[in-house]
Amino acid sequence: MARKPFFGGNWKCNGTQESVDKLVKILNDAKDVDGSKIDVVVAPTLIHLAKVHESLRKDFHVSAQNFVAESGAYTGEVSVSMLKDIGLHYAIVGHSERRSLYHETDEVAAHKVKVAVDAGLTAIACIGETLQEREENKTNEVTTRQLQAYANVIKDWDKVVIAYEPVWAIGTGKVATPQQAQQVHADLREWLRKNVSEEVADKVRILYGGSVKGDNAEVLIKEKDIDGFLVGGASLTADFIKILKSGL
Ligand SMILES: O=C(CO)COP(=O)(O)O
Repeated sequence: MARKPFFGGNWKCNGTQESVDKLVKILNDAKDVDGSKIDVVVAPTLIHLAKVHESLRKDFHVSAQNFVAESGAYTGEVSVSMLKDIGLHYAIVGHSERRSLYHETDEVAAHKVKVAVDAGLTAIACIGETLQEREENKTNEVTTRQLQAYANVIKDWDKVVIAYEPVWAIGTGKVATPQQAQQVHADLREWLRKNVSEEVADKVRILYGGSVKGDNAEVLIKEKDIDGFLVGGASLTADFIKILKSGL
């Protein structure tokens, strides 16, 4: 089954009004990238979300980086209904930085996926092992445990994209080799085949994330089970356009 390539740009906690305007212009000017052929979704900070949503070309989309389940007495947070209210369709969930810095467990991440999907958003659900876990040969154990937590609550897999982001490759310049990434993606798809369904295993997009750049995107995306990328640092620059072109 042909899966539509998916490219996420996770801007993390970066940007000024000026740099964000420049970045949107770079995306809007990339006329040779056709958003009907690939899914392009960028995730600005909370403070830039509405502005980017308004100014970004309409064949590209905007995602939140985080949210809480309901509006109310949650100082400093934004709720899923607020994301819906401004017209967003995507949210990143379970990123390793949220897990390590804000102590989000598998269960917290899974609950957020459920909240996002129930609200009609598409969740970009992240998983990935640390360097120590990889060195202890626990990659499969850890990633399938994280995937199981999501699978426990997901009813509509059309509203989920999985992002495999090995923690040791995030922001380190140490990209997984195409073989390393493909192996994990194939194992995840096999897990979905056995534990969810053939159909879901065939259709769910599994993205790779971790030091993806214009120079390595083309070889990575040739791998059979790599359906796109979740990009951090390079999504803040024009290099992101080169990454997008690897999917065309
Ligand atoms: O964490 C990432 C995307 O969510 C990847 O970040 P880098 O592309 O900067 O390694």
